[in-house]
Amino acid sequence: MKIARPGPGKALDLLAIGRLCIDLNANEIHRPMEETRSFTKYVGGSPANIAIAAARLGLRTGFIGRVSDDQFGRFIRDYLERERIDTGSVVTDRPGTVTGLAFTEILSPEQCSILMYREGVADLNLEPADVAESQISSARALLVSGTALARSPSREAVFRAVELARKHGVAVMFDIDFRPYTWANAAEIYTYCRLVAEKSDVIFGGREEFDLLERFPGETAQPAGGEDDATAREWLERSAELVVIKHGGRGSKAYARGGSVWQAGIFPAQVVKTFGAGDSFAGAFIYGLLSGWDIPRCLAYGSASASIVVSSHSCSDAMPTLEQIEQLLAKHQSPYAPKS
Ligand SMILES: Nc1ncnc2c1ncn2[C@@H]1O[C@H](COP(=O)(O)OP(=O)(O)OP(=O)(O)O)[C@@H](O)[C@H]1O
Ligand SMILES: O=C(O)C[C@@H](O)[C@H](O)C(=O)CO
Repeated sequence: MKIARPGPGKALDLLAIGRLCIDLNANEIHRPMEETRSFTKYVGGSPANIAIAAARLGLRTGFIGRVSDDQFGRFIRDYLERERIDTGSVVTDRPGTVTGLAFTEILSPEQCSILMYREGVADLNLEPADVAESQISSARALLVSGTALARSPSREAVFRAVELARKHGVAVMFDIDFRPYTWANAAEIYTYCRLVAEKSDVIFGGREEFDLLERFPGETAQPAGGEDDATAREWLERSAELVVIKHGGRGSKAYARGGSVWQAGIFPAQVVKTFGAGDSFAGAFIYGLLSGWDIPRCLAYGSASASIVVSSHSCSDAMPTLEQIEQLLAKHQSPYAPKS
């Protein structure tokens, strides 16, 4: 598989592009936001979380994005640097723009919601000129977040990054990462996410996210019929080598070009909140892929990583080390636990 190629001479394993934000997670859990008095601040934004997960597992990781010229922007940059993530392509935006905020409400382990403040955010000001060809070509894989396609100029910057990745044989990994905030309408989601999905080597999404890419708004008939096998066929017929469909607490499925299909369950957790599951899953899954592992092992590590993060208060801070994932695999007597 092209994605698992070692890439001699490459300085980075994974380069992520998209939003760098702040999560403000409610401290008083099991209470509505209206009654929440205090929050803990963490670095957030789905691609940031995935990059942090990957770096913590040992991938050489970099980021292309824009942060606000204020305390929040500096907090994010410092955090990435402490995680040894290359911030050479993290640009400080012009003064006056802000960092996106995600306030999380944890009503119960099953009922979580996110209130996003996304007006005037620095991350969507990413410009094509911020995307350096030399940096893209230095990576083995480019991770694209779908939300970065919501507005210009970030949209054009992502298309430029994807174009350069394809030119240099860098694997394009697309996380649909649908967030309703910031998109103008469903036709734009359909149009721009499809354009990237059809150029991607690996696509990650939930069932509802794939549905957004497969049915033009207003159309009743859906080519893929909202069904996983048909979704996989739709994208594997294009550039994708691998399609990963996440089903929350019901696990996940991976489809490879050539017809192989794998299904994975979850590792039961004492769930604090459900958000962050997808990012931790993707970070560990990508780690496995870039380590040349088989897909069932990537799924097991992704699921174990997600189980750890849903049992924690944060997303980024809780991204596990390899040792933590392997301890969990051993506890559950997973066949993928390392032999002692
Ligand atoms: N309650 C849970 N307990 C254990 N593992 C879980 C749970 N929920 C999700 N997972 C694991 O995380 C993976 C991804 O979850 P999910 O489908 O919710 O992703 P997502 O919608 O992208 O998440 P996010 O809320 O971060 O956007 C699942 O396939 C599963 O392996
Ligand atoms: O993706 C975001 O902008 C918010 C995340 O950081 C948040 O923690 C989450 O929802 C992870 O899935």
